[in-house]
Order: sequence, then C-alpha cells, then structure tokens
Amino acid sequence: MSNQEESPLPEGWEMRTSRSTGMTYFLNIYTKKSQWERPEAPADAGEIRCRHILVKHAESRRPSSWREESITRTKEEALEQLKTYRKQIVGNEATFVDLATKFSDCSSAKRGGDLGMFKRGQMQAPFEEEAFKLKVGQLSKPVETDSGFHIILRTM
Ligand SMILES: Cn1nc(-c2ccccc2)cc1C(=O)N[C@H](Cc1nc2ccccc2[nH]1)C(=O)O
Repeated sequence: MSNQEESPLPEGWEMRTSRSTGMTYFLNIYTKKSQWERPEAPADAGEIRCRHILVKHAESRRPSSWREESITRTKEEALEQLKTYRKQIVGNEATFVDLATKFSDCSSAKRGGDLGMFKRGQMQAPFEEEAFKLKVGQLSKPVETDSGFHIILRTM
C-alpha cells in the first residue's frame, strides 16, 4: 500500500469503490459530488450552517437592535465585550446559545444565533471567509463586518 493510500483523507472526503469498475473514487460528503483524483485539500462545503453572536457599535451599519434602540458603545468596547463572551464560552462558564439568545445584536438571537444554512455569496465577505474556514463544531476568532463584531460557531 502506497503512502498516499495510508494517509488520512482531507476533511469532508470519503473513499468509495465503483460498483461497475471496482475503481476507487472520492466523494465530497457535503456536495455529494465525486472525483477520481485523490483530494489534497478539505472538501468545499457548498452550504454550511452557523450560529453567531454579534455585538454592534455606534459605527455599525444599523446601530440598533432588538436589545437597544440606539447602540452607542464604541468599536473598542464592542470588541472587548465580544472577547469576554468568547472567553466565557471557551472556559465553559456559559453556552454559546445562552449568550447569543441574551446578548447578540442580530435578530437571529431569538434562535440562539442560528442563521440556518447558507452558501457563499449570501453573507458579508469577512463573515463568509471566516465561516467557510471553520470545521463543524469550531468557534471562530472575532470577525469584523459592517454590522459589528461577530464570533461564529459552525454547526453543519
Ligand atoms: C443575515 N441575517 N440573518 C438573520 C436571521 C436569521 C435567522 C433568523 C432570524 C434572523 C438576521 C440577519 C441579519 O442580517 N441581521 C442583522 C445583523 C447581522 N449582520 C450580519 C452579517 C453577517 C452575518 C450575520 C449578520 N447579522 C441585524 O439584525 O441588524
């Protein structure tokens, strides 16, 4: 068995055997697309699902939310508050869903921060770029968009 056949496949791929030819092929478990060539990079997830916590500030695109009619905190204050939430989650002092429900400035707070499934091209670029890098279950670092500062948890 060659080294290649022994090394694990990149995330999101499965090795399969063709019923008709007996040849090995590779299946992207997200898009269900297959290829003959052994993949060298994680499978592109055509569509993912994430939760997020958003802390807006006075310079946000819409400095208002279900929590506060007029959001006046500074960008620095917003980022510090979001970092505090992230520390609480990483330290198991609070759950992502609980903090998102109570404190996220996005209307998705009512769903524990769940944004549902989305494809590339649907979210603001910095958010999309970070979200599609995440593995399922992974928590992002703080990400800035025109809406404010986010932390993202990929769930699917
Ligand atoms: C992108 N999106 N999805 C929902 C949503 C999803 C599910 C259930 C309820 C609301 C709200 C939003 C949204 O744009 N909310 C904005 C804030 C915001 N800006 C975002 C930028 C990127 C990703 C999520 C973001 N959420 C707002 O409430 O001012």
